[in-house]
Amino acid sequence: MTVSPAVRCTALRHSFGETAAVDGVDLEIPTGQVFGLLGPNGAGKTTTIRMITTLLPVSQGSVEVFGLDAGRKRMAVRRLIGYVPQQLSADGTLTGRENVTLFARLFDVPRRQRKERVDGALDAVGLAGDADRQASGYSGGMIRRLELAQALVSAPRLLILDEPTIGLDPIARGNVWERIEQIRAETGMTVLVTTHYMDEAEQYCERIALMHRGRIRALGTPAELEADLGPESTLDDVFRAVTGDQLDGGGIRDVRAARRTARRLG
Ligand SMILES: Nc1ncnc2c1ncn2[C@@H]1O[C@H](COP(=O)(O)OP(=O)(O)OP(=O)(O)O)[C@@H](O)[C@H]1O
Repeated sequence: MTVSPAVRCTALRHSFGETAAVDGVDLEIPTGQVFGLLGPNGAGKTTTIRMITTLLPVSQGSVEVFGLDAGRKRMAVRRLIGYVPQQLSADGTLTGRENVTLFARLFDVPRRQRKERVDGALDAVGLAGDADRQASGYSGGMIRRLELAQALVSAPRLLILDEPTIGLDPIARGNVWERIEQIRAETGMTVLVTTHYMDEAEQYCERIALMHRGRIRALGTPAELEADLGPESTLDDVFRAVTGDQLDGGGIRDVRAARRTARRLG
């Protein structure tokens, strides 16, 4: 019997009016991998992810999650997925524990298991000691880890993170990734992550896909992609070659993300 991959996209397309946001994506993510989806702003990463999470209907092509058709079995697929969107989803007026408990209830974690699962998720992201503080007093990195705990409380088999480290300082970024790696090692969870940071992709993703204008332009391990371009090439060089030098370093988005955090929690 063949084992289904965590994600399989076949000839996937989605247009917004005239804009072909996703323009024929074929992608397979084996179970248990940390997979990075990279690309400049507007490449189609979020639209792809929203179809995988079933938040956007699959109109053309297909998406399978652990062998389940995301177009037809939306609820079953949702039960397998934990999703941390770009937009912040933690409520600053609640404590960390209350935020995670809310998600446990939303995801129908059985009442008898709730406390244990909430404690486990908070512990996994290193927030057990701060769990009873109001989230408005958390740093940006702690908020991101809280959102990770919210996504983990339903014990998903596939964790999808849309730019989990944007707007964070290097130490907080490292902390988030350490937690992701640890959780993956302990649970065997598959992790699909988008990021603008090449250094993070290189260090933490086993395989990456570079997306540009709705299509996947390069796919492989960071080392394979670098070797394909030539000796001494970096992932930055690969990105530039693929996108025609559209690397923006995330500067403007960093500011936007930081402002969003401030607005929501302040
Ligand atoms: N709801 C929408 N309505 C209209 N156009 C949209 C919508 N969402 C995305 N688009 C367009 O689709 C294209 C792909 O956007 P998408 O958000 O998927 O890219 P992305 O790679 O996630 O970019 P970013 O890194 O900025 O999040 C862009 O041209 C964008 O303007």
